[in-house]
Amino acid sequence: MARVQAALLPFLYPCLESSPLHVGRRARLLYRSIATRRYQSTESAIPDGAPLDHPLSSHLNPPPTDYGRTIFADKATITLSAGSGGHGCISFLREKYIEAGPANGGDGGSGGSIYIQAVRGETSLHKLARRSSIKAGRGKNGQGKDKGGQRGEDVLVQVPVGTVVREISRRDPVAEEEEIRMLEAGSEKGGVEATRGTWRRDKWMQYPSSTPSEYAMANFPPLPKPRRSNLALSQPQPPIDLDLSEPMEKPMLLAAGAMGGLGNPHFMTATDRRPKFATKGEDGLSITLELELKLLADVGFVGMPNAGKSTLLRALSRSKARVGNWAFTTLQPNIGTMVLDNGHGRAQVQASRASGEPRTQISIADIPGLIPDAHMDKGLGLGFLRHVERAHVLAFVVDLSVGDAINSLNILWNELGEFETLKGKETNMATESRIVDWKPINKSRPSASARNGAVVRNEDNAIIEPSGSRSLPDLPMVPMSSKPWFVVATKADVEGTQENFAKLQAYLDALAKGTQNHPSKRKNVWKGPLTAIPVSAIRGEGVERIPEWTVSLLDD
Ligand SMILES: Nc1nc2c(ncn2[C@@H]2O[C@H](COP(=O)(O)OP(=O)(O)OP(=O)(O)O)[C@@H](O)[C@H]2O)c(=O)[nH]1
Ligand SMILES: [Mg+2]
Repeated sequence: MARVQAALLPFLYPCLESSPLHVGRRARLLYRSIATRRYQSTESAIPDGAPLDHPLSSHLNPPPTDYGRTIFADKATITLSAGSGGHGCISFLREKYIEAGPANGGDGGSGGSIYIQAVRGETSLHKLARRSSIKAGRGKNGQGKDKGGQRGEDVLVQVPVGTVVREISRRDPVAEEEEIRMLEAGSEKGGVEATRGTWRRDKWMQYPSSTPSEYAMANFPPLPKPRRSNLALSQPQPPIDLDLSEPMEKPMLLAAGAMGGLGNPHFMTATDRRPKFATKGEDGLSITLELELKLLADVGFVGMPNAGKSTLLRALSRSKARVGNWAFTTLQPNIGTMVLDNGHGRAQVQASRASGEPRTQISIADIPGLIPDAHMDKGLGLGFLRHVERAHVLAFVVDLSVGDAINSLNILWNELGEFETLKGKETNMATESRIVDWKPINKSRPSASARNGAVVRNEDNAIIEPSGSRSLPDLPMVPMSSKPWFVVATKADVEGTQENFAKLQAYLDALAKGTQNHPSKRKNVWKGPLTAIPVSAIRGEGVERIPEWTVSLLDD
């Protein structure tokens, strides 16, 4: 019977043969070869009439135990701490015939900085999710003979493209110190002067052999102002809110390392050539960030549980997504990649991305199924929709073998509508809470113009060009209803699905003509050509139309 079904497929669904699809010439050429090679090779390998569980068809009809488990996390909360500065050194020149040499302690090295970079290739935040904090290296202490301490090691945090970074809290010891000083300056006259002569364990280094009485007697100079490294000017303006939707060529600075302490030569005076103190390094800035990954796939599958999404993903790519004949087989998003090659492993450069880059592959996101009332947290809820929220094209995967396909499509659109509504509410709430809560504590931060890329002259007259502080443009968020979409009608090999498919196609035609209300019940819906592509994913039949159609929609 399977043989009969397989043979009947083009006849059952004539649109497979005489294509009413308005696929661009480019797209048609592009996929012709791969479609024939990749899918028909599987097909021809399976003898006609073979049962679906034939060993050769196991890639598309695998047992539930045959799947590649990918570790996936789409959220992480992490505290990033820039390195603290090394301490200044207290040392004195020792040379033959020089009895009591002058101070020659080196400054402490500055701490390591923390950078972030969005890269292609990373697909999950699990590496960050299992760490609660990341610290950059501490600067080394200064040494004798005026040797400065080594810089601390920088840390580069690589995240997948599509990560949204939001700041939860930050602790900036330099800003805190500056604030204390300003308060003191406000409350007491000469507040800064009041710090003269005071010993602060957290700020001053004492000569190791100093006795407690020497501590008490020592005439400490005013504590030097807390210092920030020049790099700090390139830090993004707090609160950090980044949308890393493009791969970044260069890493972006998040937290600059703290400055090292001053060696004892800084405190030499005309009367005291041998000061027995140096300062400690500053503590590093630490920022707690919430990272959220919104997969940036080209196509997002939306469908009910058990519709055949994962099987379809397997048919289109080399994905080893789990397939099982029960609802919620997929519990985490799967990403598959369709390689657009010419059949000989060479890239067929016929499609291009918006950036002009040639498109050599199409990424697909397969997410857990949606059930009616998923927005009321039924099933696995709507949370996973954020992974298809940014897909350029939505593919509604509808099972022809169970119930009315039009009804299934309407349920899916309804849930998408609810997701949009919830998201709108969330955005409003987040904006409100930001407006009320955020109070910059660091009044002596560089001005906004300085941070926005202007050339800045700091106290030491060094010219700093903050190259890393590029402001990232917000990703234009297209509402789901305005995205190009199409329907993949799966399980077309099952008997009696023909009528269901015909009704679905008629419904889509009516939608395209405007004689039917759009299932999203929204205005500004996408007005492109609508189609349903009948496929039998389990047999790899009809699936070659999907990349063709997708490329034409992506090129739109
Ligand atoms: N006859 C037939 N069965 C199919 C086809 N595609 C998938 N199936 C079967 O349908 C069942 C569900 O397939 P899955 O790919 O796991 O479905 P899913 O949509 O990913 O399900 P969830 O992950 O639970 O949402 C499996 O038993 C598949 O073998 C098809 O084209 N024809
Ligand atoms: Mg699945």
